[in-house]
Amino acid sequence: MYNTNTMTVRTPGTPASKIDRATPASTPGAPKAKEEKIVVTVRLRPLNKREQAIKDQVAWECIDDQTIIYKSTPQERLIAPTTYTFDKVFAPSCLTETVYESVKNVALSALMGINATIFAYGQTSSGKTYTMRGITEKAVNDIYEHILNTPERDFSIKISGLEIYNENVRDLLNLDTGRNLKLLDDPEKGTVVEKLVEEAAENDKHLRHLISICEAQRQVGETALNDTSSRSHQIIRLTIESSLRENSGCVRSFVASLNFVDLAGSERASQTHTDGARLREGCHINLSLMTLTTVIRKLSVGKRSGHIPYRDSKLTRILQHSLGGNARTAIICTLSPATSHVEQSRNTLSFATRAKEVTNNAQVNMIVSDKQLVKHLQKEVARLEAELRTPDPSARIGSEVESKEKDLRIQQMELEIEELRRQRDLAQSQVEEMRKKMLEQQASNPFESPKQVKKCLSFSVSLSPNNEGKALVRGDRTRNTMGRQTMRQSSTAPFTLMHEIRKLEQLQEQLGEEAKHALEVLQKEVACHRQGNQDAAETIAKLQAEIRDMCSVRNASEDVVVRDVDPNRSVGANLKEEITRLHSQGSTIANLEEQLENVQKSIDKLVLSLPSNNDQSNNEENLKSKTHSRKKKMLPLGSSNSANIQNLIRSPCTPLSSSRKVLDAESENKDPENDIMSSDTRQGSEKPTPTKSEDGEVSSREGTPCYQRSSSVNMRKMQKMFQNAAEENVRSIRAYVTELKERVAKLQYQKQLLVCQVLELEANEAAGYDIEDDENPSETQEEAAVSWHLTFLEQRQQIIELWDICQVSIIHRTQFYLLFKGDTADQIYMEVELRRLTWLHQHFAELGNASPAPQGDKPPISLSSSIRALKREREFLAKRLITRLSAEERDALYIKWNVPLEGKHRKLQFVNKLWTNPHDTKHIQESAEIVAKLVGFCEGGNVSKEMFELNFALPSDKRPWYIGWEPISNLIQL
Ligand SMILES: Nc1ncnc2c1ncn2[C@@H]1O[C@H](COP(=O)(O)OP(=O)(O)OP(=O)(O)O)[C@@H](O)[C@H]1O
Repeated sequence: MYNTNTMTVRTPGTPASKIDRATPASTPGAPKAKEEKIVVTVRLRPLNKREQAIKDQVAWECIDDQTIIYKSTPQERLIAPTTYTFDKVFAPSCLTETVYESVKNVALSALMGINATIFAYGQTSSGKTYTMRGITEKAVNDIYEHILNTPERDFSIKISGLEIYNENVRDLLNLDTGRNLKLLDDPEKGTVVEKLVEEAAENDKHLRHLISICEAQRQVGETALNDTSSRSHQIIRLTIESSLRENSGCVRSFVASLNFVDLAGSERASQTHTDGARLREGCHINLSLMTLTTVIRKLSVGKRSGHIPYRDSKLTRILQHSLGGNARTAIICTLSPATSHVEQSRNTLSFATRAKEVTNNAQVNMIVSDKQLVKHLQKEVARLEAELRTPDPSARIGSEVESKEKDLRIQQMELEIEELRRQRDLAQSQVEEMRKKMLEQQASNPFESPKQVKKCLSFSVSLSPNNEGKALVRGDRTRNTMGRQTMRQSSTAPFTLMHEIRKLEQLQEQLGEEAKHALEVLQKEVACHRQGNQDAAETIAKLQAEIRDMCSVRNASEDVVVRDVDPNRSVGANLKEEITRLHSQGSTIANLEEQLENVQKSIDKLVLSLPSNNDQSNNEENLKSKTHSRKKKMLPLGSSNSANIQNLIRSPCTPLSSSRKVLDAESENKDPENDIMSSDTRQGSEKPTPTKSEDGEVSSREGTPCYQRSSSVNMRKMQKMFQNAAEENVRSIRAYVTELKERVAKLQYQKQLLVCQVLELEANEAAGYDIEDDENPSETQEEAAVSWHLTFLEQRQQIIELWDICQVSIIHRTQFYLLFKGDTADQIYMEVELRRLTWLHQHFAELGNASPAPQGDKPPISLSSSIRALKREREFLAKRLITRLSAEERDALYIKWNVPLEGKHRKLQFVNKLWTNPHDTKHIQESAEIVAKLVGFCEGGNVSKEMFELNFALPSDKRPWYIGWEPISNLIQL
């Protein structure tokens, strides 16, 4: 059976990336590169109808299976060679199947991790496409047959297809955007075709279908010699990866690419009677082929040949590995037998003769997981040490050089082991630190033990303290088992859950109260603006209607009876009831959310329609920033926000309260004579409310301090101040409503999370898992702290790996990574992130190759959309390198990250290296620090943990690099 784990993905890039990201091929146990000549065969086709029609003669004959001769006249024999020998030659009667047998070994070596390329070269209409189609078909058959006969390995096959047409690289699997793809130079991967789509093949049928798409998309035109002449060079690339199945205890993988290359005709333009478009094509075709010929010629001369001009054409750049590099290569040269094409056939044979001399250095591309590598190195060190301690007398005969090499290797290994030890010690000290912290916390808050928190929120594997070593390395095997693992085991206690549900309900209740209060204040505020313009009046009327609606929602929700948990009833009965009740209330929170949304829109409109709004733009900016900074100080999920309400909602229409700060700020540096309001403001808070009269004048009751001074003030200025203050009130309410909305959204989400846990609990109960038994009285709080820290480390590793698999935004990864460092309070966020990513991973796997349907006006989520978004994000970050880092800083980074200082696209090359190795802790830490610097994110700075969660859940968030994320409420689908 072939691999069923393969999810259908579309990823850009070339297969080299896979190798480069893993341990290089020079890993222990990997076979060395093997020198091997290119396999060159020649195929003679039968005379075609055209040739027969003009009574053309057969000029060539295959005299044995390696020799082809030209049936020449004695004179001709003097001027040109007439006999050519190759690895194989095929007479016109030979079937493609026979031709395939000669290149089969090359093709199938891709299954063993060796890159392979099969070319067809020859003049137009000589049978290149005819031959390559058959070869590809047969290779696909054999590949899948091999997979079937090799059950001990997991295989995955991906395909990409491109054509080089008029020196433009076009993606044959994505003609929409892949029309002129760029070639990038990657210092490690070589030439990379940017944005080339790669699709995973589900099975042989699917692979054939994808190949047929490539062929259908290829440029074809009519020439004098061929009605359906291929006008481009086509490369179909299969990337074959395989690894031994897990239970075999060895985690080595092979990865290799297999290229099927159907070149465009090698004829001269005059021969095909081309002009216009065909002539232009011919020029480009010949440019690429000329470079190919030069490259082959130079390579055939061997090492003396000096510079090899791979870069002179796109074809040779892309196929560089296959020409004298790390690949096995076979070339099938196709010939027309006709006398009229002798010259072209000779050219082809001369190319073939050169190609015979080219030597490649193919090697097995093996990936060994870091874990395995460490084990291997440790064994090797132990072996070498033992060898040194008890030297074998025969070994002494070995040269000194050999023993020096050994010493060097031992030193190297010791260094690596030292580094591993250091990392382990670091992790241990972190655990220790965490344990201490937890003990301190428990001392100060004995009611909230870490164990309680864990019981309440964690649904992943609970680790016993002596599992430490295991937990640290467990990340490796998590990809496939993660979903099952997290859902299977639960340590959630039912009563704690119900308690949590109650707490949420209280919070909901409280939010409702606050919303109601805010609306009352808003209602009064709105009343003060009645004398505004017509638009404002309409908005106000609408707003009031919405407020009434909201109040009725609130009243309805108040009708819900919240009963206490009955300790005498069974856990299952209680929980079932809880779920039913939560479901029945489901719409209440959603309604509240929706209503708040409407109110906010109306407030926005109201603010816009205020008469002085236009000339207030600067002021508005100030107010915005003030509102924002005030909002930041508030805790959106605090247990009670009554203090915030007081801060935000002042007495309606009272400049003395709400705009105090604004006015204070405005009055700074002002003439004290005109500074009445500031002096009033400072005097007390219980001032009478001034009102606006018909003519816009502001009046106040006689006898109040305000009135007594009014004669000496500039009334216009005062009126303006009142108006500003009123507007500020509305803005404050708007900010508050925004905050309420966020809190309601969070509440909604927390409720969903709890419901999930309750359901999970039920499932466990149904499966006969005794939840209460899970309570282990002997487990100390200290153990719980250590256990959480280990869980955290494991979860974080899982998250990092899933980020990588799901191609999640690296800005998101950075923020998350830097914010959540293992605090007990981080549990919910870790949990949420893991759930989202597990969902996303499953979603991508289920989606497979199908195009996701758009959901409303939201962009559909798919792996390819995430990849595209991530690409845009990397481009964005690359631009930021200029603005955020000095030239010296950039150069230092390029050097550190092995980006050539002189290379093109250095910035993008560098950014493309960030967050690419989920298994390297140092790499992750450094990537996060760099991205944080580029986006201006600092810990404890402009992103709080609470907002973090919401940022990714808001449906209105259209920032491109967040495509691929869905509101959590949609993900959980409750
Ligand atoms: N060995 C063969 N036996 C029978 N027919 C063949 C053979 N080789 C090629 N043909 C036929 O010759 C015609 C031209 O072949 P094909 O299109 O493969 O040529 P080509 O070299 O790819 O040409 P171009 O470079 O113009 O694309 C086709 O109709 C094909 O079916």
